[in-house]
Parts: sequence; C-alpha cells; structure tokens
Amino acid sequence: MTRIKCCGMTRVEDAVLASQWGADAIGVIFTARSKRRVDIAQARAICAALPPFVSTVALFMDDDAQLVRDVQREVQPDLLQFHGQESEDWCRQFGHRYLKAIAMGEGAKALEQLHAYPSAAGLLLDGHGLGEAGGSGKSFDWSLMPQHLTQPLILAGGLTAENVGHAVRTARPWAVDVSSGIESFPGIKDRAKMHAFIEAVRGAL
Ligand SMILES: O=C(O)c1ccccc1NCC(=O)[C@H](O)[C@H](O)COP(=O)(O)O
Repeated sequence: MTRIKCCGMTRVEDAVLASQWGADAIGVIFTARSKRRVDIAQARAICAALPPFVSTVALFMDDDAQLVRDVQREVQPDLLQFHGQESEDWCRQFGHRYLKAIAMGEGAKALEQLHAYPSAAGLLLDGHGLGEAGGSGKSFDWSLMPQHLTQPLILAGGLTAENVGHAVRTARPWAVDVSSGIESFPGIKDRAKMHAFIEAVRGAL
C-alpha cells in the first residue's frame, strides 16, 4: 500500500478531511520561504484536530535551529522534514525522526545525495531544482527512483489525481507527497482534487 502525505495544510478543515479520506500524514510548513507558511498556533490547531494514527510532519528549509526547537516543543510533530541544504549533522542535532528532501531538478546527478543522510527516517525526492522551494508543481523522471535503498523513499513533485497512478506504477515509492496538485490556491486545498488524489493512489496497482 502506498502511503499518502498531504502537505502545505493551513486550515483545520482541509487536514481533517484529508485524514478522513485516508491520508496517512499531514504536513505543515514553517519556513518563511513558503506561501503555505503557518504559525505555531495554526499548526497546533491542525495537529490537535487529527485522529489517532495520522502522522504530523513539520517542514523547514534552511531555517534557524531555534525555530525548529520552538516547533518541537510547542507542536510536537511526529516527524521533521528538512527541505533545504541542511547537512546530516544539522538534521540530527534535534534528536527527532526526520525526512530529508532531495532536489531532483538536476536529474540523475542528484541521486548522489541519497547516501548523505543515513540517519533520516526517509528521503523525499522532489521535482524542483537545488536551492528552490518545494510546492513547485514540478515533477522529475520517475524512472530515476532507486529501487534498492533500505530507507523508505517518498515521491513528490507535480503529482495530481491524473498522473499519480502512473507515477506509483513507475517509481514504486513507499509514499507519495502532494501539495499544489490538490489546491485551488497555495495553502487552500480543493476538496474534489484532494479526494480524487487519495482515491487515485488507493486505486493504483
Ligand atoms: O510547499 C511549499 O510551499 C514549500 C516551501 C518550501 C519548502 C518546502 C515546501 N513544500 C514541501 C513539500 O513537501 C511539498 O509537498 C512538495 O514539494 C511537493 O509539492 P508539489 O509539487 O506542489 O506537489
């Protein structure tokens, strides 16, 4: 079964619906680089509304370590996600399970980065270029997805209800991550698109 992370949530009602329809994880973004940024109070409200067994992921991109610590303490997410050029040592300093995003915009060369984060709970391969923000809607060549790594791999970038079935069959990821493909506006999720996306992943064999 392919797990589903719906990212860039800013509204309680969107996150609750996603979890009711079958999303396994909800992402909330704290970096100032994002149009989907939430503050600690919004994130706490979203996380508190979720049912048991739905994971919460807090996203950062080359942010100050103090922001990460504040979010750890105040929001208590299940996982951290680092989306910038953070080193492994930097990611590990928080003593918290984390995902590391790998920018796949440069193609196969980016795969060298996959071995740089052995302590990561998972690696999220995203379609944007190095140094660019996520949530870009850009996809990459899904056939580049490695098949023999021990760490779980999460496929991200430009996924929609229309293409995610093909993406899952090609890349065979542990999970998929989506943001702009289920939105009507950055941070505002479109219910029909979100429902169709989750159904498409569940139906992908
Ligand atoms: O979504 C953002 O605004 C964002 C900004 C800065 C760093 C990371 C960000 N998002 C990270 C994600 O995990 C997105 O879900 C992922 O990039 C996929 O986005 P999309 O291509 O829009 O589905």
